[in-house]
Order: sequence, then C-alpha cells, then structure tokens
Amino acid sequence: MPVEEFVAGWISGALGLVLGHPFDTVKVRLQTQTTYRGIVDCMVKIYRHESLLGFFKGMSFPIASIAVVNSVLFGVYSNTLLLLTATSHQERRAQPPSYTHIFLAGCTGGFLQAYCLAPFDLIKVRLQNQTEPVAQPGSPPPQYQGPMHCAASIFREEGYRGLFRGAWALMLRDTPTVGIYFITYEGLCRQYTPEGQNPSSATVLVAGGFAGIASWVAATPLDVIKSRMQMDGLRRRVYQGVLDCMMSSVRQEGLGVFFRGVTINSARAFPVNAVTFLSYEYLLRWWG
Ligand SMILES: C[N+](C)(C)CCCC[C@H](N)C(=O)O
Repeated sequence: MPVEEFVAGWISGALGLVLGHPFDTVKVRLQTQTTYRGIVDCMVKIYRHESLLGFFKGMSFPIASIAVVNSVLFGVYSNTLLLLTATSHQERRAQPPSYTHIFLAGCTGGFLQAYCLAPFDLIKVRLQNQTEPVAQPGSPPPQYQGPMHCAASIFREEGYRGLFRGAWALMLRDTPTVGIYFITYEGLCRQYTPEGQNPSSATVLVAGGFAGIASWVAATPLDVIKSRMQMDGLRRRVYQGVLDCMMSSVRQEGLGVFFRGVTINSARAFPVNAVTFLSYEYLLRWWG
C-alpha cells in the first residue's frame, strides 16, 4: 500500500490547519452561542476579552491529530482509487479515473476519517466554547484546563462513549461531502489543464479552494447539528439523537439554523484547502 499519500496528507493538513484555526474558533462560537451578533462582533469580542490567543484555543490537539485525520482522508481516498481503477497517483493524469470512482473513493475516505476525527473534534469544540480569558490570575479556572484534561474529564463523566458524542452526525456530514470535495477538485483541475499534463500551481490553489468551499457549504447543515450534539450533555442532556436535534433546532430557530456559520466556513475553507491541495500535490510530485 503506497504510504506517500498518508505522509503528504499529514503535512499538507497541518499547514492548512494553522491558517484556518482562527476562522474555526469564530465558527464554532457562532454556531453554539447566542451572544454574538455576527462574524465581526464575534472577532472583536474574542480579541478584547481573550486577546489574539483566544483565536488559537484548542489548536494544539488538532495539530497533533491532523497527522491521523488528514492522512487517513487522503491515504484512504488514494488507495481506494487504486483498488477501484488500478492506477497509482502518478498514472492518474494519463488515465483519469471516472467521477463515480472519485466520488466513491472520497466517500470511503470521508467515512473513515470521521471515525478517527470524532474524539479530537469533540475536544476541540468543547475547548473552543470556553469563553474565559486565557490564564487570568485570581479568576476561577475554566472547566477544562487543556486537551488531555478535557479528554480525561469527558471519559470520567460520560464514559468511553462520551468521547464519541456527535460521531454519528460527523459521519453523516463527512461521508458524502468528502466525495463532493474530491469531485470538485478533480473537475476543476481537468477543466483548466491540457490533457495529460499536471495542473499548474494556480489551478491547484483555485481548485483546492473551491473544493473546500463546495464541500463545506454542503456540510454546514450537519456541521451545526454535530457541534450541538457535541456540546450537549455538558450540563444536562437536551437532545435524544441527531434527528431530535435537527427537529428542535428548526422548531426554535427556523430553517436558517442549518446555515449558521456558512459564511465563515467558506471563508476558512478557501485558504485552508488551497494550501492543503497545493502542498499535497507538490509533496507527491517531489517524491514521485
Ligand atoms: C467534508 N468536509 C467539508 C466536512 C471537510 C473536508 C476536509 C477538508 C479540510 N481538512 C478542512 O478542514 O477544510
């Protein structure tokens, strides 16, 4: 099984992640709290109360976990495509796989990465939602002191299954949308690249950026539900399951609730995925 794809997925994921984390914090806050009036208001408040560091809350853990998550995403995608079409990454420009195969391979990658991502994502969301200023002497400490402490407390209070809270919603979110992610990327690359050639850097950046936007727009409804399921159970359980969470969110806030954070998700998705795909392609070309 070719391993380069796994390593390239890891490095490119980490680069994209740092760039996108501040957007991600704003997104999670907008989706789960009602104190902010919009993106700008949220940013200003985070900066005032928590300084620049507030934007980077909960980042150390994703950086460590992206090694697993993004390498599973790209590694499983590429190896599933190899199984389906019997072409390696290097051969794919000459013999382009069909969109059905690309979609199926993407869904497989999305499904498996969601499973690995679930506990890490839960911890990230819980830490991002702590609004206390970073380390103020004299004030009571926040509920979770860091990722390990957060993981241990969830395990203690909610058991092993507690670490997978929201995992169903996450799998439903990622299985089809990672398919969309790779279809958009490949489609745009093919559109703007002469046959048989490698896409230029500019093409890769733009195609990666739009792949990020397209998949995130499609993923946002279940992203909202996922974040809410993950915050549920902190004080008392509100939702009975994914469907119940959807129904009661719509009943209380209208259909618009499914698009909470869509603007910020898209603004984050472009740079993150442009950089992810560019570094992924270049690492593989360089090693190939
Ligand atoms: C499928 N869905 C849109 C949910 C995620 C696609 C993952 C892409 C990248 N790691 C990122 O964080 O943007």
